[in-house]
Amino acid sequence: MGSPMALNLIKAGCDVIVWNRTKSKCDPLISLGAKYSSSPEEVAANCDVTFAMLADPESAIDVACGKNGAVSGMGPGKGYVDVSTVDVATSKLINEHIKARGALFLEAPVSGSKKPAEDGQLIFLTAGDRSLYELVSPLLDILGKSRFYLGKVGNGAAMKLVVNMIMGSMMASFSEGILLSKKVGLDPSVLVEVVSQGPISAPMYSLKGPSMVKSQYPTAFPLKHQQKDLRLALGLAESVSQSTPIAAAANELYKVAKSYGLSDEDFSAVIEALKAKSQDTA
Ligand SMILES: NC(=O)C1=CN([C@@H]2O[C@H](COP(=O)(O)OP(=O)(O)OC[C@H]3O[C@@H](n4cnc5c(N)ncnc54)[C@H](OP(=O)(O)O)[C@@H]3O)[C@@H](O)[C@H]2O)C=CC1
Ligand SMILES: O=CCCC(=O)O
Repeated sequence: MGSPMALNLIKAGCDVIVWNRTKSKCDPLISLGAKYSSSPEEVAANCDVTFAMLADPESAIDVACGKNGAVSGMGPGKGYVDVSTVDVATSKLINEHIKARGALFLEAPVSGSKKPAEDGQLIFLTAGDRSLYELVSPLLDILGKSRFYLGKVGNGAAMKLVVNMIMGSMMASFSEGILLSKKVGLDPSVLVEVVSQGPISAPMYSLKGPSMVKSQYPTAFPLKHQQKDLRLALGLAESVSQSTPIAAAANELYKVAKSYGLSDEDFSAVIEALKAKSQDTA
């Protein structure tokens, strides 16, 4: 997600400096005009605004607050925009570290996957310093099609987790439907078509359904990240004593899929966990 977003900033004429743990992934961006810095600290020291796109809470905290992390390069007049999907506590922690340096913080997780990232069609769910939100809005408009400002730090993370909790459950349910239709002698491709024309139609079903029927899962949103988001959403629900039994059941299914080695496949590969379960009980 970070690469296509950086690429769109380069294409728009922004002066972009990049860092990634695996440096080779920066090479295509460098060849297109990005400069490279050897640590997150150096990026932050050399930039007015630093964007971070990391896998999970642990890596987001490490890259921001760890040794040679971005926080060490921050100071008054600078801003840190974390677009990773993390939990509320992680976002608040990073905010505190950034604030302690006299800089501004905005959480801005995104809805939309690889293709929307490439096409500059992401949806930003932002919260934190309003002045930083206003400052980076022209950049968010290069990267996305819409942006929401949701108030205090944590609200962006929470909104993103609620959205992805719904998405993970929807995909699990869709998977059950595809397999049930096939088992009772229906053509699952026709099911996908029927769903696409009715009240439960969703772009996700139309996009992923045809390849799921063919047992193909080209990765847009890695399954391991969907399971991470369900895990974090369940934590969010527990923090306010909200019952989420459907999401809890879906989370178990994604955990099974991970145990089958499907972590780096698209999250639609969760259907494979159900196939395996049917064989277990046959
Ligand atoms: N893919 C999607 O459709 C979407 C993803 N998201 C969210 O965006 C984030 C990134 O997703 P995506 O790009 O798909 O994920 P990837 O797994 O492709 O990329 C993860 C990035 O995090 C880095 N990283 C992981 N662990 C560490 C660590 N310990 N220290 C430093 N860097 C680390 C990786 O570096 P390296 O290259 O060295 O491994 C890589 O740059 C996630 O939070 C995800 O939930 C949000 C919306 C859509
Ligand atoms: O977090 C990933 C979301 C993927 C999507 O919105 O299609």
